[in-house]
Amino acid sequence: MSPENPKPQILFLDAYDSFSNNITSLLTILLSAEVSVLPIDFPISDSDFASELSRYDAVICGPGPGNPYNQNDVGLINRVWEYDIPVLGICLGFQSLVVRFGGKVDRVKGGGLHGMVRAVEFDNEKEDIFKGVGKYKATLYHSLCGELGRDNRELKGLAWLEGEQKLLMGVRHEIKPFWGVQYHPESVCTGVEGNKVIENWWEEARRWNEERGRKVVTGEKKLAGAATRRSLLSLLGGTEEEERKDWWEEVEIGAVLNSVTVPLARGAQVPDVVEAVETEGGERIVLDSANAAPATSRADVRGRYSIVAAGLDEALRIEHHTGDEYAMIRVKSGKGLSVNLSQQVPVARYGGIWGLIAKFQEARRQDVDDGSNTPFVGGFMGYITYEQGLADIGVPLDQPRPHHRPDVCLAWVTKSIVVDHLLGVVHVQHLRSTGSMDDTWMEKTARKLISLQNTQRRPSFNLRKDPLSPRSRRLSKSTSVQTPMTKEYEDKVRICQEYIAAGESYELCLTDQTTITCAISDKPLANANHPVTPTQTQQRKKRRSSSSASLAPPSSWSLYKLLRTRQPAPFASYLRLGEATLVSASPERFLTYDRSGLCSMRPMKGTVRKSEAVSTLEQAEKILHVPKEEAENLMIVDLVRHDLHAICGAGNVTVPELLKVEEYQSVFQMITVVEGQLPNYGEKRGYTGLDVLAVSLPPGSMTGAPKKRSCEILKEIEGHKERSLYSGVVGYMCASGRGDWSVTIRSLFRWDDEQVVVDGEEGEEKQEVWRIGAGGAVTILSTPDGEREEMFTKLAGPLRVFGEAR
Ligand SMILES: C=C(O[C@@H]1C=C(C(=O)O)C=C[C@H]1O)C(=O)O
Ligand SMILES: NC(=O)CC[C@H](N)C(=O)O
Repeated sequence: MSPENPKPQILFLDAYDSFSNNITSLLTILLSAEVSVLPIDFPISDSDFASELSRYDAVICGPGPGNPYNQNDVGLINRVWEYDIPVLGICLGFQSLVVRFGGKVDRVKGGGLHGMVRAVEFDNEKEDIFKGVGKYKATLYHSLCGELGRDNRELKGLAWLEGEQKLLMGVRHEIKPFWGVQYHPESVCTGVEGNKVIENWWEEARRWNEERGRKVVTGEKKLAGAATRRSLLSLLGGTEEEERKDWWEEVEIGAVLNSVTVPLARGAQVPDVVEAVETEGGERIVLDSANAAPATSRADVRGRYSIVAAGLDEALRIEHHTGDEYAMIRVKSGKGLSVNLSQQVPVARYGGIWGLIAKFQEARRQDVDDGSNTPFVGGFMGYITYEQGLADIGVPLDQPRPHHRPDVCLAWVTKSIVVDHLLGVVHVQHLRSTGSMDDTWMEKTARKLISLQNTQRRPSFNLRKDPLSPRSRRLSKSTSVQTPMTKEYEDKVRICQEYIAAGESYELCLTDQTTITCAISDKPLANANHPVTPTQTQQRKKRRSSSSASLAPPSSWSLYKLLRTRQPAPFASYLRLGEATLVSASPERFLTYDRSGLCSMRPMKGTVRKSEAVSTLEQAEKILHVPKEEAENLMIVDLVRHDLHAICGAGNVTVPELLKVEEYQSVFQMITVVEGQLPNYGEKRGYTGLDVLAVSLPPGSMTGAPKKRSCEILKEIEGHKERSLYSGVVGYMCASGRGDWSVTIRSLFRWDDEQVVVDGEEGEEKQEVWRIGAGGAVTILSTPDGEREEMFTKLAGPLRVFGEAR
């Protein structure tokens, strides 16, 4: 510390862990420190590293995947021990310290203690970092552990794990200013007494510097960066008033909200509303709180609103294929005429695809009163794939990719219908730009919705009238289903556990895909971006097929209607957008943000199938409140806190609900709510919910922790198959700043360009390909058959519905 720099200056060496931002937040708050971050693979010479270190009072070396003997895993951490500067190593950092000064690091018995919360034992009378600290439990995230060896004269053990396995939990160097802890002080489940250890360490570090007259060099630019990201908008060059050059930059600028509210017809469900106003066969986005009706489910989460996009054929669309240097901006039609405008826009101009989207949205921002009863007045609706998320965290995709589909597809929706299930009303809304000629849509739509009231209500899904009648079941002979192989899946679980035992990952969300090929259900879209040509055509052996032209298979919309009644879910959705069709019964919210900048994430981890033996919440709680399941959830909670901290910054993330069990139609799930407040929300060029979305994909509950290394490992184990829409997100970002995104799970999807050719009775026949992804988190305590069963449980819902439909 120096007079010019009253705040402690701390350097954090980041080993690409998914908990790093939680540590920097803890240090910033607890020590009122200024924390700067340098990744462990930052290329830097010894002399530059020495100069960089001179700018700090102390260093913290972070946790991370891998092991301390592998130089690539520890990088700069292994080099810091050569300098005279106070250091605290955490987990991997601790292990590096042990190895550097004569100790050994080996695997712990049983393969790892990830997410376990255990009591730490120490002598709190002796002078050192544990002095005066009361008893506490700490979260562990390690598979490896340090041992000092009998004649180690350099390091001294300070703390151990209570119980049989007396694993080393804390050390210090006898002479040098180096300390280390094996546990994770920043975890939400580490007791607050643990904070005293950090404060004591800082006191020791400060004293060491003072005694030696070591002063921080000030006034020179640090190579390390800030702990939080800058906002997407602040990274954009140019001014707001900058001349708009391209046609698309003018689209829907200065629009004004018009809306009319009508009562929701009694007994009408979201599909009835959709069918009353839109004709089938076109593009469609329906974000459906499918369990809103009290009778459908006892799940705790019940969405209040459902949002339907209208007039999609005229909506501007931003599409981006991950790996391309450009985004496609398209408008298919306008004022009732086909225009087919499209333009390739280089994303580098905006710092990437998220910058482009942020800028587009900011120019169309609507100020809506926070007390407003509509979550969405217009704005982006669409999907983002898992692969876009991979690219965002620096996991390269295999090239060449087997297709050229959009990984980000967002439509700027200006006509929308919002169902408020709580108040029993429907808002018909039009965000009308000045040039718009269409002033009758709202009235016409409202009239249709009112007349819905007068029509005889029938259940939203009627097996007799819908094309899913028993007659059409004959089609099932031409449908083929390929589920994952039982043994192969179990082997993959074992491989995951081998990676975990080696310290490479703490938890891996293993998944696989089921493919279904069947007769083509949806008519091709008029004005499709790409003609429907089978790109993945395969010839199959001639086999009997009973398909008949007169028996049309059920459309994806019919399939959706059946799924939403069989598996009512708070985040259900139906999308037919461009080449993608998605039929989803997702129970999992990824991220929502409101008009005051409050962001909330809801990771779900821990699943138990409903059965006769487990039919009540109390029974499920007994099964899920066990160390294995809680650890699974906790790891993702700490990961999600890290993702939120990256934008919300130190001290702005809380966990209002931890490890809560909820009931759904066929499963019980354990969830946690993590919240973050965007700092200085509403400031010009400040943060928006999009910043959080962009930094936290792919959803941590679908990857495991640490995210990056886990995704790399999963890519190998899952055989380099793209997960595509599955494990991605679907949702909206309102022009008013609000947004809500669900994790795409418990769903079926298909792409128009994926077709196979089979030999039917009447010659060659094209078939479409549906995919269902399913999986679960593998930890060291998982059993291969338990994981296999969990995957099949999750697969069963959508698959059964498909079976019923065909
Ligand atoms: C992987 C899936 O689900 C994810 C994994 C869960 C788990 O491991 O318990 C729970 C919810 C999802 O985050 C899936 O549904 O396919
Ligand atoms: N959290 C960590 O730093 C883990 C360190 C090491 N990879 C282990 O598993 O033991």
